[in-house]
Amino acid sequence: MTTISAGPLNPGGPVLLVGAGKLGGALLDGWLEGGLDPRLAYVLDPGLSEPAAERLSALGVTLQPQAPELSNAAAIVVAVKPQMAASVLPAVASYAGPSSVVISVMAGQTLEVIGAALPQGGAIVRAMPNTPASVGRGITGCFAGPEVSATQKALVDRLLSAVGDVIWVDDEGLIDAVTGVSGSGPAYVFLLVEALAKAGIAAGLPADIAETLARRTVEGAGELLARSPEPPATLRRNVTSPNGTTAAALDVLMAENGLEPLMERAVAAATKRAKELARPG
Ligand SMILES: NC(=O)C1=CN([C@@H]2O[C@H](COP(=O)(O)OP(=O)(O)OC[C@H]3O[C@@H](n4cnc5c(N)ncnc54)[C@H](OP(=O)(O)O)[C@@H]3O)[C@@H](O)[C@H]2O)C=CC1
Ligand SMILES: O=C(O)[C@@H]1CCC=N1
Repeated sequence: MTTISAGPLNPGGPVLLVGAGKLGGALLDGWLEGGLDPRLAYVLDPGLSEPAAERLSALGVTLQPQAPELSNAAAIVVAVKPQMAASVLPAVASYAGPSSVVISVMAGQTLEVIGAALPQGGAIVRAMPNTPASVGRGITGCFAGPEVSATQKALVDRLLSAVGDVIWVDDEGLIDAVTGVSGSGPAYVFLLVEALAKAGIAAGLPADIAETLARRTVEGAGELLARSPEPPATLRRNVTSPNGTTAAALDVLMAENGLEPLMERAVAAATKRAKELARPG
């Protein structure tokens, strides 16, 4: 496993994003924010909203390119729903040339399935980013297929490092667990904010105050975690006075049936679902 910090973005050729929805859009925003030359950015998404299309066109991004216009993309990022893979991948192939690398961010879709749907097979990376990529704070787990060259791997690394950190794993099966932890993980954190706010309301706070307190607490704790060299357990202990209020709450959250087994079940459910998505139908 290697961790590489974010750095300047130079893809060295055109980048085609197929599917500019929530995750694809987050990646594209992150790349443009991170200095990607918009003239190197291409978006294929027939469902793009008019405001989104206008914004991207104004920035200089090419929308709905035709294959002759773009026939040897340096990287093709496939960010459609996993269920769309079979119908989208054959079309994706027409934008690929001998040096193209296909980066699939689709949950569950295996290299075997993706490779079989690409007429020419070829260099494929499975990547699992998350939506904080849109603000340059993503974390992406990647697995490179056997046909990915060192140059292509470096390109994928540059592209994804532009929107956060990148971790390479050497076992494709681990990408499903990465999905369960960090791909889906931001949703767990946002749910925590919602739950904390609701608990504040139940404790008597007005809704707006409870929501602000919960949101700022998670933002602040995240920033502290980001800036501090201490492990999270130490940061937790720093809040916890002996026999104080935090200890009382943690007795509940750290009970035998508390957060830990709940989170384990949640991540296991996501990981299992990723494996199910690999199967057609
Ligand atoms: N959301 C997340 O946090 C994460 C998502 N992923 C993965 O990213 C992928 C996309 O997820 P998400 O962004 O949430 O989904 P979205 O539905 O938001 O995005 C998919 C986009 O693809 C478009 N699309 C549909 N058909 C085509 C086509 N034939 N050609 C090009 N584009 C098309 C959709 O348009 P329309 O809406 O009109 O159908 C939509 O804009 C999934 O495979 C998911 O597993 C991975 C990590 C995190
Ligand atoms: O919910 C999903 O299936 C996708 C994959 C990870 C985050 N969103």
